Amino acid sequence: MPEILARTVEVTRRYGAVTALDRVSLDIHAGELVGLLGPNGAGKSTLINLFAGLRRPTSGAVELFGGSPRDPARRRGIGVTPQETGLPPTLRVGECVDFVAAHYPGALGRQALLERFDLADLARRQIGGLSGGQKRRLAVALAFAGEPRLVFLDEPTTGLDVEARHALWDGIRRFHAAGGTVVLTSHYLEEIEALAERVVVIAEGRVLADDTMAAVRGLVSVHRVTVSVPDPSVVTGLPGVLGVEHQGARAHLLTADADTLVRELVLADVPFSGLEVRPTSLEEAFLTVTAQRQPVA
Ligand SMILES: Nc1ncnc2c1ncn2[C@@H]1O[C@H](COP(=O)(O)OP(=O)(O)OP(=O)(O)O)[C@@H](O)[C@H]1O
Repeated sequence: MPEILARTVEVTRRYGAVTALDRVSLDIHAGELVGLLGPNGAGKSTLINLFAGLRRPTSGAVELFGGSPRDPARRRGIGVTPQETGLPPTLRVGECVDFVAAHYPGALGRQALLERFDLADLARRQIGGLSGGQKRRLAVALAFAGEPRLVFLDEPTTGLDVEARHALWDGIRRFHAAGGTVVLTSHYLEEIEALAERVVVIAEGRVLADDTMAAVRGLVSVHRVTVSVPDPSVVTGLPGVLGVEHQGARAHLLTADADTLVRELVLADVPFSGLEVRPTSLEEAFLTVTAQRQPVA
């Protein structure tokens, strides 16, 4: 097994009455590209802040490179882009890169970093004059300035257009291909699917799944069975239906077992037409599964 670069052991983090993380145990191995996936408020940012030494756990242990994440020497081995960053508006892009790089002994040169993230044309521009997307690309690039072994990116491409997002993905992939380790959170399922090999699904502070992308897909393999029915009420109450959406005469039924549901439709003599069965996107499957876990009011 490759070296463990970061780990949490039975970590709980509370903010007053809110339990943001509940007994989370996770190992991040060298060379992994891990996607943290979960709805708003799941605890993803809290987990990153614990790994980065910005917060302490209420109970349990957090390790970075085998020691405390609060140790500055260990923290020099990581790069972090938080969800929101405030960059000094009067600095030029190149100056900002130099400023961050100066904190690390083996930093990547300004030019190399800017080229890796397709920012070289902006080197002389003042940060205050950059677009939101350009600032975000710079904030993500800065996590890589110190040639870290391990990078934490909290929603790296939120607010970016498709082209900028793909440019960032390329930069992240190149770092990973050269042996770098990445932990990223994203609300874009597409992003997790495009980048991550391992997916950790978090909801309400707990790890629901921790596996390969293919296995997590299997775990949440929800299908959408769509039929046209004269009366929407005829499809309610069928066994194995996780959720129903109505769109005019079309009823979309979410189920983990499409074959059985179709048999049930026939057995119940439901007068349906236009049957369609298709796999859901990971996003739909994931939302269905996490919704099932929420306590019933
Ligand atoms: N500083 C804080 N004070 C009080 N509560 C907090 C604080 N930080 C986080 N929380 C709460 O802890 C829970 C987890 O928050 P966290 O930001 O870790 O979730 P997240 O998965 O990153 O969410 P999002 O996807 O919306 O960024 C939420 O209920 C949040 O309101």
